[in-house]
Amino acid sequence: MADLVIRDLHVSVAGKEVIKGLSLTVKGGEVHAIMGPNGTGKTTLSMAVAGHPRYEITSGEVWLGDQNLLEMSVDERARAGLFLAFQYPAEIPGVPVKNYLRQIYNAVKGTDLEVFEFYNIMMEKMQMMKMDPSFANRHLNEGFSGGEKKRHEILQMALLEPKIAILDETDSGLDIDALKIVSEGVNSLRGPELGVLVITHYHRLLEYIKPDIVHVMMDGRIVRSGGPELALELEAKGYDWIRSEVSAGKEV
Ligand SMILES: Nc1ncnc2c1ncn2[C@@H]1O[C@H](COP(=O)(O)OP(=O)(O)OP(=O)(O)O)[C@@H](O)[C@H]1O
Repeated sequence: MADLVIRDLHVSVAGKEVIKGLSLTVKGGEVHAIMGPNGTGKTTLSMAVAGHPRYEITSGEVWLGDQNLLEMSVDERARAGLFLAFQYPAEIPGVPVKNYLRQIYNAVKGTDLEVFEFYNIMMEKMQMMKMDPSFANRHLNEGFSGGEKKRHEILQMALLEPKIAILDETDSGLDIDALKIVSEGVNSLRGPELGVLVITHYHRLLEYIKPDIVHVMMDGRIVRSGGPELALELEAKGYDWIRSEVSAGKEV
């Protein structure tokens, strides 16, 4: 178990400050949700924590347990137990899913499993995600439907067994059945060893993946935190009331 601790983080993208002093702690075993208007910096936060070079961290700290993530490469962060499920997973034509999964598994776990050794591990997780075995032979994200892409992201999470998983809009593009399958996949991985940070626009996902804490992000900061009822309130009332309270100096 390892907590993700973000302290007073500032991040710039293309010369513009997007994250403006964000602090957040996700403890092992907890599920946190971040909701917030478009363009408020949610993806920037997840990319910066994962170590994408386009996102420049100008100040602040990010720790995974006792490991200082900001001093680590992207690969080292993954080996330390950080996992990011992308909002828009990239297509890599020519790379079969089974090869890709075996490579990332070996890289993150520090193993050197051969094809036949990895096959059963992969198939067990694919069954959990209700994926057809032929999926393993397809090329990475090439021609995948939105739902298949997201299912594949959670399949990676199941294989890599991270300590902290950040799921960036994993619900976008999913039909109701796929949403349930993806959520069941995440729920089956929940436990004291895993902390999850779910980024979403909709309360619907949080009916399936029940969060312990919901945060509202606005203009690059967390401006409000509460229980699952906060997500319902946002769904019913939108963001303007929080915006008004924040500009009146009421941050909770
Ligand atoms: N590569 C980039 N170049 C320029 N601006 C960028 C880049 N990436 C992000 N931004 C800007 O940073 C801000 C935050 O974007 P980000 O994608 O983090 O928001 P978000 O909260 O995830 O939005 P959404 O809810 O629409 O997914 C936006 O104004 C966006 O235009």
